[in-house]
Amino acid sequence: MELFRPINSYYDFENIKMVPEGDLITRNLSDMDWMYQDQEAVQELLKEDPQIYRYYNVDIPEEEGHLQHCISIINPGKVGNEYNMTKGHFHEIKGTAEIYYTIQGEGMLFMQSVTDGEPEFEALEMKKGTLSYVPPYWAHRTINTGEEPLAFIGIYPGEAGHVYGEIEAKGFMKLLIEKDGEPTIIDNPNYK
Ligand SMILES: O=P(O)(O)OC[C@H]1O[C@H](O)[C@H](O)[C@@H](O)[C@@H]1O
Repeated sequence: MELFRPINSYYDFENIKMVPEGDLITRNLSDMDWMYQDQEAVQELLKEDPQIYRYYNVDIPEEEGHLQHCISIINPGKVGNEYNMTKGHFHEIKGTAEIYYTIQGEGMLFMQSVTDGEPEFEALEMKKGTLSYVPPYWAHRTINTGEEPLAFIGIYPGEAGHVYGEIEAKGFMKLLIEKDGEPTIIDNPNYK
């Protein structure tokens, strides 16, 4: 058996990054432009194609027994009146959970159940110090509602895997928009 060696990673609060970077994945607006409702705003912003979020994955085997972990950073901003958000996904092995620990900024964690029954929805606030539990069978998306980057640590089972297709096609049943200066949850008019 090949022994995996213990490792440390650090969050650099000043430069808003993980050190060492590990496997860094960046998502610009063009990677998820169809997920926002206001397509006029999307077209305007695409001229600059801003980075919406990035995540630094510690390089861990995707195997049972290991704990995958990463630091995600969602830049502040909006597309139309919708806040910057992650694409969202559920785990390939749906019965696996995830923990988020917010280290900087503020936002919301959207979750939608992925059982055989009718999907259910839940939302939790995220702010520095919040420890959030995403139980098994919940798709998850994170959203930055603040003025600074929203940074959080995610920890989940090595074998969990990511599935995007369904959420890429249908979105979540709710949207988070700015209304009268406040983050407001509304029904997604395009959710089928
Ligand atoms: O995978 P996305 O929906 O694009 O979200 C980006 C990342 O966010 C979180 O930090 C999760 O822990 C990661 O597993 C995920 O990949």
